[in-house]
Amino acid sequence: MPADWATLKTKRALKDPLVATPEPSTAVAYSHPDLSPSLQVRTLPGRGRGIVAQAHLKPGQTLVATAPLVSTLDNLSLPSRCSHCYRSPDDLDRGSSSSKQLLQCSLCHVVQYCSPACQKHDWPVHKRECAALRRAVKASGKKRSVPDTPVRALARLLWTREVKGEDLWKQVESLESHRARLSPEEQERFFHLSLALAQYVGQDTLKQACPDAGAVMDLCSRFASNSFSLTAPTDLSNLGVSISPLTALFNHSCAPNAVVVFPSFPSPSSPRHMHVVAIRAIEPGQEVLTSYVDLALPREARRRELRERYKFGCPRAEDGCEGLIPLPDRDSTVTSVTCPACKSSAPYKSVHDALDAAKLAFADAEKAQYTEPHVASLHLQHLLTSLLSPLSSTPSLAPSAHPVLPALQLLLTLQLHAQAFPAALSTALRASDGARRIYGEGHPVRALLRTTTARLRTMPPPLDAAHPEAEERYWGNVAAREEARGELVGALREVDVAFGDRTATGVGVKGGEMARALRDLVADQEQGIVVARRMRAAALQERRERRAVKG
Ligand SMILES: C[S@@+](CC[C@H](N)C(=O)[O-])C[C@H]1O[C@@H](n2cnc3c(N)ncnc32)[C@H](O)[C@@H]1O
Repeated sequence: MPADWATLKTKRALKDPLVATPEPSTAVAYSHPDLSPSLQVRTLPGRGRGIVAQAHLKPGQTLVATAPLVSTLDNLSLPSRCSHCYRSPDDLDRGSSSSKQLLQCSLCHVVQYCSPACQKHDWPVHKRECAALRRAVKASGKKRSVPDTPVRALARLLWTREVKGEDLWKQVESLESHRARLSPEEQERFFHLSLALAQYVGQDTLKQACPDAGAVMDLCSRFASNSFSLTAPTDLSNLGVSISPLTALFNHSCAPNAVVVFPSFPSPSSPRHMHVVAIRAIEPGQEVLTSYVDLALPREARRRELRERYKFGCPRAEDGCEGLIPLPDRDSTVTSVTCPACKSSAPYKSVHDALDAAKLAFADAEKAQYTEPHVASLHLQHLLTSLLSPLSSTPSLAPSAHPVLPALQLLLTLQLHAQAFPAALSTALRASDGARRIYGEGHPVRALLRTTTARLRTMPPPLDAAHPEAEERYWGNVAAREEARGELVGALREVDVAFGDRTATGVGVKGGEMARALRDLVADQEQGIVVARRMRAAALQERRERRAVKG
């Protein structure tokens, strides 16, 4: 059965893809306290403004550290995280001896805080949000009636304008709007969004920022093509949405040389938790590019998202979009596809059919993950068996193929939640293999999977009362301890690149929260090595003494 099919990425993905600015560009007068002199805002032919390097930038260098204008937890995270620093009770417990709890706002009963300091800092905006949430509950008659995430995010932006003033709004209005190019579906979607927004914040607040319907459409369009996913620094899980006009100046590439990350949780004293980090060397004059889309998606899906949401065509579509094995479009007359890596061919239809079936199975698993995680795991295991097994009737896919990689990632999350660590290790190894083929070294997704694999590898075997010696053997094994330490140090190297050399305050730990946890684990392993050596020396001594007694 042929291997490495279809939408897989090849090693070509790792070749340097950087586009030197193709045509002359012009510097734009732009000032922002968080824009360093090593970066310049320029207008670039065919892409509006963008950011160009003015100095040699190194992988792992933090290029921007800024506080988003607004961040909002999504509806799923709202009940379980602090609305100011986004920590969960588990994040608060880490490194503390007592168990911490979130405190609910006693007025709206929707928003939670981890401390009076976080609550106090959020109050100027939450005061308005709190009243709106209470109005929403009253109007709907339901105890919990929380508007959708985009409505709440835009509302917070409008209230932040009221609190911080017109200068902030100028930054928002400088963002690119694609109002004139919206599809009828988008127009309808944004129309409903603006109605919900007006109802939530009140006509007066909306009108002060957006005097007419066109301005409201602009706001919705700017939000759609300039907002970012807010992610957890500990595991990159999606927490909500952030808006930063500065970070929105970076243009897109499917082979990015920089990434947008949140290496640490913000705090009232260090709010600059959104960072742009170089993951490759960037030379003066080269554009700094981040990726707007999930790089693990097939080319077709990425092109669609760029076209529909960001309103531009992928200039690399013709050559297979850097590193993808080109799968012909569905209306193509091609009858078979050939893998450029292994040169084997398969009927084109069977490849597409296999992918379609897998996508449906993956969507089912995604739906079931919160309500029936066990069922979701079973769906995923079945899907992976059918797509990865060389004995199955469908073409075998590489672990980097879509939806194999996201299926592996979701299965890994479920197995970690269920504390099924040995199974999680085998899934993590396969997912790491897939991620390595897609993401360049130092990409956060790859760094996270490597970290997870290293952490799982260092876990002791499950306690087994019938074989207590297994645990002792584990702790006394110097070579295994040293190997585990090596794994952790390797992961730490990638994490240090992915999350940058600066913390939110501009000083301190490289690589953010994830690196801090890894450094603790490395220190544990080092202690473990000392103990293991002592155990080995003691065992040798005991053996010698026994031999001497016998002799
Ligand atoms: C987040 S903004 C980036 C900054 C934007 N160029 C500006 O002038 O404000 C996203 C928009 O920039 C443009 N853009 C970003 N990357 C591009 C690319 N690779 N090619 C063409 N246009 C791009 C698209 O119009 C997209 O909707």
